[in-house]
Amino acid sequence: MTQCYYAPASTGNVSVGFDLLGAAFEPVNGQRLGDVLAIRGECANTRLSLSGRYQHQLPADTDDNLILRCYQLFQQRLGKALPGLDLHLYKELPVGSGLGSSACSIVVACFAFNHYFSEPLSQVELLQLMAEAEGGVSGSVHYDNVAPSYLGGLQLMLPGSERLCRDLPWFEHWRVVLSYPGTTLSTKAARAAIPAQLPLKTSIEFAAGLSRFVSALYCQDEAEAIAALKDVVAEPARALLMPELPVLRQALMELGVVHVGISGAGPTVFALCQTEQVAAKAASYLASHYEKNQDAMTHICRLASAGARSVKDPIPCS
Ligand SMILES: Nc1ncnc2c1ncn2[C@@H]1O[C@H](COP(=O)(O)OP(=O)(O)O)[C@@H](O)[C@H]1O
Ligand SMILES: N[C@@H](CCOP(=O)(O)O)C(=O)O
Repeated sequence: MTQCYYAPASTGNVSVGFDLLGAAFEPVNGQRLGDVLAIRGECANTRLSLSGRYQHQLPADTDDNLILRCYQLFQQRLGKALPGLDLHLYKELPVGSGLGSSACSIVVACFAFNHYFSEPLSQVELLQLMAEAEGGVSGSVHYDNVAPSYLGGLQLMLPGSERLCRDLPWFEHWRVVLSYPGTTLSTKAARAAIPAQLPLKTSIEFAAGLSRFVSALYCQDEAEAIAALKDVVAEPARALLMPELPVLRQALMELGVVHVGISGAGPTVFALCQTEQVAAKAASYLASHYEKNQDAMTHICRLASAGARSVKDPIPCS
């Protein structure tokens, strides 16, 4: 019997937490925004078929698909060969978009294999495997997409801790408009733009911004949390890759948006709104001023409290 699994889109960094903060999001209209993997049964040799809105952005050769890479890694981690699987990926997240597309496929695959084979890996072991697979794509291990896509919510990474990450509070009424223009930006290339070293002043500003944001979330001090949202690491370094951002920001703030940032490595932008009304205006503005082609999409989202999971319906809405 076919078993289907889903993992949601994610926004890495959330402006103040380069590589350390990430959030899973879902459209408020009930659509899915993420990949679905179906395990259709067992067969002699593992095979993968593809469909979905962004299937055309994937490597032509399915041997290069991360889903199959994850199955190899999963078997290596268990130290034994597993049966061949008949797999189908519904690719609903655009690649190189800043929405954690590679992480989403990695998460849904690792979660599915672990569930299908009766959970041989613990949550922490599975998260480590996901981060290792993501590091193979982006050039360095970072958890800020895989952790929220796997676990849901807003996740703070805890390097050096056995926990790996922790769920943070959020503001229930916050809406985030995610707008993808339809063009791609390679995460690896965008990471190469970040300086290897930061001046002490910037390091202190970064630590201060992240601490201020996290403490404001715990205190539920909304004004303080919004005031803390300033990207001093990725956005200055990636300004040339996102030349439209200043103009978009000015127009969106005039509409009542309280913060505009880069989702992951871009080019998706995220606009933080305190009301549905402002979110609707921001979405309409971005759809007409930032979308560039038929691959583009704009969604009004809320935090997705659930991460990767089994689903009954294999056909995602997008
Ligand atoms: N299932 C998959 N989902 C997304 N990317 C994949 C998948 N399989 C292989 N890839 C490759 O992984 C790379 C992902 O690029 P990247 O810039 O990291 O995307 P993103 O930032 O959206 O995660 C691309 O070269 C893409 O072709
Ligand atoms: N912290 C990473 C996040 C990359 O996210 P993606 O969705 O663009 O892959 C970074 O900023 O490089």
